[in-house]
Amino acid sequence: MGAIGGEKLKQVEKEQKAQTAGAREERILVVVRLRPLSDKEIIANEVADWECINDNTILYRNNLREGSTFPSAYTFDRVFRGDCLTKQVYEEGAKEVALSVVSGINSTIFAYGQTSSGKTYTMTGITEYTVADIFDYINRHKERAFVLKFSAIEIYNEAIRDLLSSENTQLKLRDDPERGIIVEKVTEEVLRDWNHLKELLAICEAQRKIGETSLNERSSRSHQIIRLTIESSAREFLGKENSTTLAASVNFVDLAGSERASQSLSTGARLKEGCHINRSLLTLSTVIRKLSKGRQGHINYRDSKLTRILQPCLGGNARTAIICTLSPARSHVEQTRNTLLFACCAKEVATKAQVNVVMSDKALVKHLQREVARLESELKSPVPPPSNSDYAALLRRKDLQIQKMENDIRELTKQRDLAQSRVEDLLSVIRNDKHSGQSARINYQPNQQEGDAWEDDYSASESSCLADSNRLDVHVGKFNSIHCSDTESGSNIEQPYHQPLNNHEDHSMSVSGQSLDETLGETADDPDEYCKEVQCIETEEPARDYNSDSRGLPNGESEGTLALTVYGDGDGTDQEAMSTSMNGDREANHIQNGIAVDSLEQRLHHVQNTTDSLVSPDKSSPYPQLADLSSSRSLNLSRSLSCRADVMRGTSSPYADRKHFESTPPNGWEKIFPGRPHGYGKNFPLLNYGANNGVLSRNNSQSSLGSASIKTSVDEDITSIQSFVAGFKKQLANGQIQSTELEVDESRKSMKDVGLDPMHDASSTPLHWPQEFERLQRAILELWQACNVSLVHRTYFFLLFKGDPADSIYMEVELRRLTFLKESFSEGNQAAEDGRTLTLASSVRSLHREKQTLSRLLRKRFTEEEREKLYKKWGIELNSKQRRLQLVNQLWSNNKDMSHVKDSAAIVAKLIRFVEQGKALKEMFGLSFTPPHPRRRSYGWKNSMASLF
Ligand SMILES: Nc1ncnc2c1ncn2[C@@H]1O[C@H](COP(=O)(O)OP(=O)(O)OP(=O)(O)O)[C@@H](O)[C@H]1O
Repeated sequence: MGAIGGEKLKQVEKEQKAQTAGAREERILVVVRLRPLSDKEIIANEVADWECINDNTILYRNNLREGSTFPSAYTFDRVFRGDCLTKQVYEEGAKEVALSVVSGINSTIFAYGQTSSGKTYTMTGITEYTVADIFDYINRHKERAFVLKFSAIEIYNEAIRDLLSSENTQLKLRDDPERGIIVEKVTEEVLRDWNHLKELLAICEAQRKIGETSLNERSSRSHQIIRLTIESSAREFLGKENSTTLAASVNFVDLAGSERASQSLSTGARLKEGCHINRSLLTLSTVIRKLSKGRQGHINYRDSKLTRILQPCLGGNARTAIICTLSPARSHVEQTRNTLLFACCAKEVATKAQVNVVMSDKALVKHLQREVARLESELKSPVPPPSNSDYAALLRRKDLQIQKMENDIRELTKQRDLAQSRVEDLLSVIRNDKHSGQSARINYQPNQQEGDAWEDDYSASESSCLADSNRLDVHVGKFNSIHCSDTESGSNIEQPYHQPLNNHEDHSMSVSGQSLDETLGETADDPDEYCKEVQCIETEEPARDYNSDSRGLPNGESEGTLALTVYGDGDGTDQEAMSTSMNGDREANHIQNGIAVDSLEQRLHHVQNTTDSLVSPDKSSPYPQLADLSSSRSLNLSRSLSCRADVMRGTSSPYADRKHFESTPPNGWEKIFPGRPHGYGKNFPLLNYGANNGVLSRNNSQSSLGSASIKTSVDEDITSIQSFVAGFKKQLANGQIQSTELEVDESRKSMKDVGLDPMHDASSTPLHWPQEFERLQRAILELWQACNVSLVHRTYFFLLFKGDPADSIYMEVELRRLTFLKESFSEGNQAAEDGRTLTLASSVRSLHREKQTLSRLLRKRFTEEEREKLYKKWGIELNSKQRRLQLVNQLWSNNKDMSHVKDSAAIVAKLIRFVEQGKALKEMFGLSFTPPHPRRRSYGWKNSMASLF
């Protein structure tokens, strides 16, 4: 280390900066020193079980160790046999680390081991050898001025004492922002020479608490820390403005030894000391253990004074060496092992030492002046600002971003409002269902004997399902929770939570593989159980990507849905709960709008169907008959359990099970139809539109809305549906569409005839078609409204499909189209395949244009008298302006009121001169399985409307 100044100083600063920045991580050096057997131990005929077999490995040699689970060999940076001198231990195990201090790097050497293992013996030597070498270094570097400061403390019974002070006052620790932990008011002696050191060490020895135990006549009862601080500066620059100082400390830590009271035979004060010693050593080993695992989590340095003081040495800015001292005696094997375990952990701990430079005030000022100059020059030649065109482009981008976000907000708000209104509808459906379910039960007159038995149980359970919507909801929740709690219940019906939704086959089979009794029997009557399971979902799956995960959830539902269902109470608060949930983040809104409401509707429908199937002793029902249930051991189980069974099984109707439908999200594959996911087609009844076209009248139709376009208003197409139909046809051609029924329900194996047209096959007629029709119709009505579908289209569809079971396919297709459309809207602008873009806004505009056209037709098709009658009926002031438009605006505006819907349809039908044209017209809404002809695209509603007007 030579004198530095001027340009050299800059260089040193640079190096120091580099050194500081590049502070290297290195592991603590761990060495082991085995002492020889003491005289006492030899007299006691102790055996030395430990042996250093080479420079790095210590071995436990005990013939009696059969069956021991402890390792017998331990490897460290260095191990020293009992006959090694302390000088060697110093030279090979501590010197390098200890002497880092002269280079401005903090260092610590400490001895750890059980009582009487030789810590003090070792550390005394290490301290002296180090200081001797430091003096030697100083003598060899006359060009630098050194200042050595000596301080010593002990931690006795968790109190810090100054070993250089005769006062017995307790010292305090303080966190210094610059220097870290410091011991306040500790005496610091400037070391003059070797003799001075010896003098000070003697004082420390005299002051240190030492006591006699059975293991050690002079047992150290405190932790001793001797600190030597070295500051050095180049003599050449002393007192000059450019002088800097290197400052670092080396700590010599002689820990008190861990001891067993039984072995050290401590009592009274010794016992108390032993407790303090052990406790602080335990904290030290805990800190070391945690640090050895990579500093994750909280490190409890503050749990003891020892670890607080040693904190920089254990994981901070210091180089550290630990000398673990061991007794070879067999009687100490346990303590020796503990020490070795500590040593094993310690060797995994890394520190990050760096050079500590202290600048003189003048040097600091100069350094800062240079820094200011550098910054000023940077300011004078700033980085050129972006050009105006760059700014303009940036602004444009930002504007677009803002615009897009505003659109998103609007869309989401609309969706939320829509979803809320649908929730209201659903709640009213629940209430209606309650009434209808109850009245159905009253009408049911089963066989008296069986019926009585069943009736009793059923009566009780029915109330739990129908009259108590809480209960109803809870059961739906149970269904969901099953999917995450399978391992606990051990039931084979459960599907993994991430079961792909499209795999209906698996799902259905696993359910149907279980008897209804079992299915019912699994459901406990304890609502808390459900709550627990629900919480399981909520806590285990807190943050899912709903866009993708909604597909992965059972039943295509989200946690949001689940929460709504479980915690709602079926009356006004249901809605409140849902609304609350809906007012969550945008993602949640998306889920609720896009999925949750549909899912809820679906669940309600399932429950309703189950209710119906149980109430009506329908022979064709795939579910066990009520009479069968009466003999079941689950006879007393509630009907709500059946609801669950139903939910799990699917429904009797191929159309009723919207779970299947929803499990294939409508957005995505309709646009780019890669082929139907496995199981998708199982929602459909058996179809054979291939070679046997002749079987189906509609197959021959050349006029197909499906092949042409979907109309959302008079003059808007959604040609994406072509993809849907194309995909559908492709599946049909590939024979992939098969019956879900076959897989869901054993009782319907008669439907194995793949290719049987459902319209001509009694077995495939939905079991509860009237109810199913009503449900589909309601759903379609709502979707028409939501998608601003043309009033003419609504009228045609409504008048053509009045509930004939053969209409089911058209209903289903319409529902799918609309669902797809709604999804498309909810995702913002959707480019149709022919390049046209349809948005919610454009559909509103088109609907507006259609209404104006219809209002003009009002004058043509209705006499003045008829119109006045209509105005009166529809509450329009006779002297008000734009009465016709007012009337048209009211048409199809209330999809909840069927008489309103019928009246609207009748008026529009008259306006457009709707003529019943038999099935041919129906084809317009159905499926054309001939390849779509490009020109046929023009055969949309626009043309057909034109011809009709
Ligand atoms: N390597 C060694 N060679 C010879 N004797 C040793 C060695 N190590 C320790 N001793 C002797 O063993 C006895 C106990 O040593 P020492 O006091 O250093 O143990 P200790 O670990 O500091 O004990 P405590 O924790 O109780 O203070 C002393 O008499 C010491 O001289």
